[in-house]
Amino acid sequence: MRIGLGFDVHRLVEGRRLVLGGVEIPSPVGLDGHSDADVILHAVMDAVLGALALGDIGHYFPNTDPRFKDADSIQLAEEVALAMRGQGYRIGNMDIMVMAEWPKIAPHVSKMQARIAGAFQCSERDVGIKATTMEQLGFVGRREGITAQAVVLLLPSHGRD
Ligand SMILES: Nc1ccn([C@@H]2O[C@H](COP(=O)(O)O)[C@@H](O)[C@H]2O)c(=O)n1
Ligand SMILES: C[C@@]1(CO)OP(=O)(O)OP(=O)(O)OC[C@H]1O
Repeated sequence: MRIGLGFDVHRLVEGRRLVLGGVEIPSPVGLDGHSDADVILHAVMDAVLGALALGDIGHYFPNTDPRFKDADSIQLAEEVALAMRGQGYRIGNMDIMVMAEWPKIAPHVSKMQARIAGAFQCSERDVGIKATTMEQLGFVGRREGITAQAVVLLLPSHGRD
């Protein structure tokens, strides 16, 4: 088995869609980035790539490449999942922590689990998603951005461990 860690942060700005965990949340502000800036999926992808020592998402999907302008991170995650399977691994489970003063993540968790599980071809029960505010402290507390962390355990596709 192998373990990986991922982290991402994006700035909240006006005039962008808010996409988190593959779910679009109606909002007057969204996350800024070259892609759709989905911090949750970016953290998960980095965790999976990290577990396999394959580098990071910037290596696979450079933010200078026009192909990834406003990219749907679910599609990028499907590519990472393909690389993971190519290395002979599958998701054991993952645990995600979102730091956001707003919006409330809890009402969207089941839909996010379904989207992430679909991209990585695993069970929704193997996708843990939790959220906390930052108690109005720092840039997250001032609603200037959202961050996410992910830990992923990978298991060999064949065999017990
Ligand atoms: N963006 C968020 C933040 C928090 N939650 C849920 O609220 C609970 C309490 O949050 P505190 O920051 O006050 O500890 C937290 O445990 C989450 O269940 C959320 O859904 N979305
Ligand atoms: C996926 C990419 C593609 O440009 O998305 P960005 O929105 O630039 O997000 P970031 O987390 O800063 O870097 C990852 C990039 O590879």
